[in-house]
Amino acid sequence: MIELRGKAVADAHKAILQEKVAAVGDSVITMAVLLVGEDHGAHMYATFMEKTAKNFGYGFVLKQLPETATQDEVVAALQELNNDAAVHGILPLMPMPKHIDTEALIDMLDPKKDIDGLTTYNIGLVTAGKGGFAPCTAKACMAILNHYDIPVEGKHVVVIGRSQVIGKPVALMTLGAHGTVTMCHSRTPDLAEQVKRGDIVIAAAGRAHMITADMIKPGAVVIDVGINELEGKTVGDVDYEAVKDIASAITPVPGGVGSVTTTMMLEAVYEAYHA
Ligand SMILES: Nc1nc(=O)c2c([nH]1)NC[C@@H]1CN(c3ccc(C(=O)N[C@@H](CCC(=O)O)C(=O)O)cc3)C=[N+]21
Repeated sequence: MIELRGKAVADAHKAILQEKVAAVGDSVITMAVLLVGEDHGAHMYATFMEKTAKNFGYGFVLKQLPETATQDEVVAALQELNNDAAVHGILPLMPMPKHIDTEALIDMLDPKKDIDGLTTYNIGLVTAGKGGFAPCTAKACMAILNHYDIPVEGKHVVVIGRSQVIGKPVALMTLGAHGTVTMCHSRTPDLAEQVKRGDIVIAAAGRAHMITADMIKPGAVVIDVGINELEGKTVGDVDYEAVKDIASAITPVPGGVGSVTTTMMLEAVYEAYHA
């Protein structure tokens, strides 16, 4: 079993980007994170993104609002970032509190600053294969497969989860890489059977340890996108300890997809700066 560690992937990408960024100067290229409420994954991401961005020589702005923030307050915070010429990229972290209409909010995000590919405009470009910003977590999955020379062409890819930030885009990207793709979700009746057909399994449903060893075809490659809290620990959607003996390769959590996602974000911010 090969452990698909994210750090090697992140380091390879950072080495290439670092030179370009050095030519621009310290703390010029700037990203902002919009963090509303208490979600565990969102807070974790905000913390690591801040550290990663600052270490890399980027400017970083954290706009944090409490769980009780109103729609108007969140919209105002976003508008401020849209209008700030010193901010090149904006990352609104999901999920936001239930009373926030995130669809309406995202429609107000400047597509040129939409580094995580959330706007309808960028979704359209990505879906049509015409460039645009794609969600960084989906890009991270592809970067891991590329880095470890795992071909997608001719493979059966099973994606669990259909979210806009990961399930849908990673399905499109693996399809674009000539995979044969099955998308599963909470209403898939025969989940275990479907997952068992996967040469490559991408778990992005957001439920701790929902992918168990009996669902995995021996020798499959398993990409675990989940970031869940279980008994005070961060765990993935895959029961790593059981699945690792069956899979040919698997990403750990933490230390897998998440650590590459932040690097994909650095690349997107650089693109936004240059646009
Ligand atoms: N619009 C949007 N896009 C996202 O991609 C998105 C989001 N909202 N909301 C929250 C979740 C969560 N998420 C993480 C990304 C990286 C780490 C990360 O860097 N983790 C490291 C550090 C872990 C550790 O050392 O504890 C790792 O996995 O190795 C964590 C969590 C992105 N998400």
